Amino acid sequence: MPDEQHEALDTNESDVVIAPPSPRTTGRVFDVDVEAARRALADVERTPGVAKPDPILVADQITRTFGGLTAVNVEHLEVQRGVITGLIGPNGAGKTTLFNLLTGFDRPDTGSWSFNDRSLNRVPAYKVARRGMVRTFQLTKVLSKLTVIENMRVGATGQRGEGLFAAMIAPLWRSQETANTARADELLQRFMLDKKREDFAGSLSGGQRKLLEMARSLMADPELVMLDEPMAGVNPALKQSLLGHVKSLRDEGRTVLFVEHDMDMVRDISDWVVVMAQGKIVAEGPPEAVMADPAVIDAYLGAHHDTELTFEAEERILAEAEAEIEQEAQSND
Ligand SMILES: Nc1ncnc2c1ncn2[C@@H]1O[C@H](COP(=O)(O)OP(=O)(O)OP(=O)(O)O)[C@@H](O)[C@H]1O
Repeated sequence: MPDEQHEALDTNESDVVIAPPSPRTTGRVFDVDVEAARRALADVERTPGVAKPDPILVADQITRTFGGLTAVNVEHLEVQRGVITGLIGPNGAGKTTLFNLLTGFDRPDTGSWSFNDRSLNRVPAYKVARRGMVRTFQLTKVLSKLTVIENMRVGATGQRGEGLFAAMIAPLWRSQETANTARADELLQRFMLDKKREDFAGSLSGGQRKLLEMARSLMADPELVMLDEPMAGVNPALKQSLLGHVKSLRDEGRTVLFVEHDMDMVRDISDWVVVMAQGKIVAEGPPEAVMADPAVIDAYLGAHHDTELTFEAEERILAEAEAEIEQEAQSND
């Protein structure tokens, strides 16, 4: 999505994390044979909209127009359970809009879609998340004036403490709160943010905010995690760590769908890649095959937003990376 204005239309920050927590943060969470799920993709035809052996998400005839512009026009899309799927395409291809539609942050003009065989039509974002489908945002939605731990707890609605009856029974409410905090602390440790627990989120670097947003999305214990440009604005020092975290989501049996322009990341971690251009799915397949596909190369020609860095920009990024490494080193002392 090109600017803040569009992002502002998308959501309310408090909508981002909403499901009740579970004590699990590591180990296999969902009963998926990850290797079998990946192997099964080898027999899948490489055509746009192709059926998958075990789809967790299925979408049909999804369209969304803004004035005269058709931002999304997806005939059919299936996302395989238990694997990492990359969604790529040039700027303005409709990737973020499709994310918004599928997760209930925007409404399509036409179409239907289901998650775990249950329809999500007209289901609001917070309920989509409760069902186990959670997304992060291209421009991170961490709340700068709250501390890291407060960000983790934020928006935990639908919990026992909310009801009037439960509110009168404080111990019940407190046990929920204690479970939330315990889970948040485990996640902060896993994402190496535990030393930042009491810091304001506004003081974190871009990469640390991405980590916080990913950690926070796991408070909902989602089965499908949708990441919108997880590498955007992340300096090289944190990229490897982020990649490792995304892979660990798959190792737990979670399904991952991510939008990304960083082709190294796409090649490195995707089991399957879907390509969008001008609102449509134009190609699908394993990463190497897709990236060698002339239709994909055409879709990107002249439209890809990775431009050559100027000398000044490169110097600035390097300085930021060094400062961040320094900061990490000091906090580890
Ligand atoms: N709320 C909106 N109002 C008007 N036009 C919009 C809105 N949201 C998206 N668009 C337009 O829809 C098209 C698709 O945008 P979208 O952000 O989904 O693309 P994208 O593939 O995510 O791009 P990028 O890679 O740059 O993030 C673009 O032309 C964009 O300007």
